[in-house]
Amino acid sequence: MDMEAKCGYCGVQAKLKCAGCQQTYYCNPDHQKKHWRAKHKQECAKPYELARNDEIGRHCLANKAILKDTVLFTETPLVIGPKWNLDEYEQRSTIVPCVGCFADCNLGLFYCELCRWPACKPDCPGLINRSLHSLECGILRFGHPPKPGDDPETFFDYYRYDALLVLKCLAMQICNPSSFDQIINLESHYDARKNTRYYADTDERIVSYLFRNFLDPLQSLERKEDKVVLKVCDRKTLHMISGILEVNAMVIPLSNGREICGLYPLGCMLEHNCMPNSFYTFDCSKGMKLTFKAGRDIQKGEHLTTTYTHSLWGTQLRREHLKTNKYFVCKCERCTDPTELGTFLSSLRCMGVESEPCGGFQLPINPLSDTSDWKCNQCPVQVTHDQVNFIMSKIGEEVDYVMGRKSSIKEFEDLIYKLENFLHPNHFHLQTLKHSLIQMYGHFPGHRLNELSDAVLVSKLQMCRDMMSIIDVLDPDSFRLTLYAGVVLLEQQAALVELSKRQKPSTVSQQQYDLSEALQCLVRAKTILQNEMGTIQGKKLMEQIERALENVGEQTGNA
Ligand SMILES: C[S@@+](CC[C@H](N)C(=O)[O-])C[C@H]1O[C@@H](n2cnc3c(N)ncnc32)[C@H](O)[C@@H]1O
Repeated sequence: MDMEAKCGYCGVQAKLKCAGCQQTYYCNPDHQKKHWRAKHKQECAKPYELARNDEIGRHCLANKAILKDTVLFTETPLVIGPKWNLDEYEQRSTIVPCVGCFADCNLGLFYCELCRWPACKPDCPGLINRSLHSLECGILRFGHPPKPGDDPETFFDYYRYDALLVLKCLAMQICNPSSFDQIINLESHYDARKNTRYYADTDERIVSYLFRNFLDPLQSLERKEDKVVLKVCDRKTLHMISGILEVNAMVIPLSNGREICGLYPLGCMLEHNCMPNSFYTFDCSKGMKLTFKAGRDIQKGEHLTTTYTHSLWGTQLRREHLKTNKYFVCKCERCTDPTELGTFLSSLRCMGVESEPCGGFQLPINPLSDTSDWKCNQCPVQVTHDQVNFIMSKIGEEVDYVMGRKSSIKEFEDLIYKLENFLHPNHFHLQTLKHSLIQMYGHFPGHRLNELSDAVLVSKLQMCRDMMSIIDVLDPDSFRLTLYAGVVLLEQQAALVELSKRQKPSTVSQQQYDLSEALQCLVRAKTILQNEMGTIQGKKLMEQIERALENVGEQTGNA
């Protein structure tokens, strides 16, 4: 997990950065010159440039045509640390990330001997790594950690992992002032955040906490000894850093299943689009190196785009998330289209006049307005946005409840049956439930594949095919919804294999369930999962796909 740069020419530790690409380091100017002549002249010719406009701020512009799968850039993070946005459950977990290496460890077992923050073992190498725990350890030593036997609440209150990354960013000014300057110059939306609930939460949970426990004692020592350790250390700066993390931090999935966050100076310059043209992966074995690639062919002059939100949320939910957490309104092609590119992912069934459904669907009149009323695509009925919001929040609660419990297949079937009266069959809430249901059919006790009725198997297959049709519209180049699609394709194949087994020999001549479709599903899943091989979920899914391929191969005689 060494994040220190190596000379692009000779491989030793290096600090001098190429001013062109900002990616390659050198140990001395002579090696930079030699590398330029030998190789870097070609590499350094970036296919994009940094631009700025009033609407988006800084962004990346393609300065030549870029082919699908081209590596746009790779970069190491300025800083990494535990997730800054923990939910209430995560804030009170006794399994916490080691401050040295982020491995899971138990609160109260081993500690960093200097600051007494939890570690996986007392001699974890990350504890003395300058880019990892050493960054903040000296400041954390000012705290007074709880002792064994203290009320468990005092542990949760003292070890606030969501404040750690903010502190790490602040501490960068001690060991790496130029990286600190880069961080502090990222967009924080400080003014827009100021009157939000997030600002109030941050003020209590992070800013006051850090001052109370660590920064006030540090500053009083600074005054006593007439010495300055942290030149910049005030509440506004901590709020700015919190805003910078909210707007720019990227979530890095580790191979142990845990998620951490990192700031990537170039990676965070890509603007948002709900139908982006680029995607990224992390290499956790190489200092959390980020690689951005073109997800499709990109024309000269196009902006390089990524997505800051969930692709399978409906337009209102995506736009709400972007407005609340990223402080802008999205006006992309998908957001502008009331049908969401013909998927009807957010559409409601029209209840018609006097509860006589007309068979049409309600769509927002102006999807770019938060207060737009909705109208039917078949009859004159309109509903207000308040009515839509009310229905959607009730449905959202029911879906969250059932998804949280994942208790029984019947519960899912009943809710889907009920919601199909109100929502378009493609509605994202139904897709969420169906994505879980296809994984329950065939896997839950009493519902193994060979135990499912023909009708249930046919319904599983249909759900998978429908889901793939939606995915093909929302991710036509298969680079974003890859894990999601991989699961659907695996389940589609499982249903096909079981149905084809049950097919009577007399019907073979007019085969309905053809193993070649099962094989196509697996081959496609294997291809689209290539970019997920850095994640534990991707690897596990690939193993299942390989096993299924062997099985289908044996049955078709292609083993
Ligand atoms: C991760 S930063 C991107 C870099 C930023 N533009 C800058 O100048 O530092 C995200 C911010 O960029 C802006 N942004 C990104 N995508 C946008 C879009 N599609 N429309 C408008 N603003 C966008 C918003 O201000 C958002 O909060």
